[in-house]
Amino acid sequence: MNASVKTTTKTLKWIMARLVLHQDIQQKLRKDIASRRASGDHTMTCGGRRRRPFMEAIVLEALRLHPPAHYLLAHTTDKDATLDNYVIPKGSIMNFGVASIGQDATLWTDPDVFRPERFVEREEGSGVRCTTGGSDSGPETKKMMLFGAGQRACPGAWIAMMVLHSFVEDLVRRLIGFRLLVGWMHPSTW
Ligand code: HEM
Repeated sequence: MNASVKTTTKTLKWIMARLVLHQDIQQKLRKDIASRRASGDHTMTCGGRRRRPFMEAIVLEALRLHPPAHYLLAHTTDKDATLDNYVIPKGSIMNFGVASIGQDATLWTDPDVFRPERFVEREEGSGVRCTTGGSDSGPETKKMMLFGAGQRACPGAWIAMMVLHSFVEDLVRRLIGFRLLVGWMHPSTW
């Protein structure tokens, strides 16, 4: 299967598994979806992601804990570089351990806990977006680089995020009683 489809479906599965395990968050999301739709907001556009901060937070938190790519593609340096006290000579092959960055206890409180609110409370997750390179890759986004950063960042990030919003919203709205799905969804059965 195409890698981009695989990473997106893998993430979808993790999000749904997390919603099964965290029924309180699932209920909160369900209410959020219902109130938005009651106010006539049915659109699923990329810009509309800003109107769904809780959904965005759930997707980001699932991606933080379960990144489909643990490393970025290998990069190389075209000149000598210094990072903290380390000198990285020109021509070095660089790998970025994005999975470890997302779970670094010096950056995130209780990194093992699934708590989407960290992305909506404007605290530690504030400023984290899915980058698509260019001007959208400020230093704060480096706290979580699941789609890479800078010019070679994933160009499909916005599509992936939109697809995830859309699928999760549809599944949560249509499937009642997620507990029944635990047997299928629970990570221990994968
Ligand atoms: C949750 C879903 C996805 C994740 C986590 C993800 C993550 C990544 C990562 C980490 C990279 C490497 C960036 C780097 O090394 O700096 C990448 C590259 C890439 N991704 Fe994605 N991706 C996802 C979905 C998609 C989708 C849906 C598409 C296409 C529609 C896509 C297309 C690409 C392409 C073409 C590249 C290579 C870019 C380049 O080398 O310049 N990805 N992705």
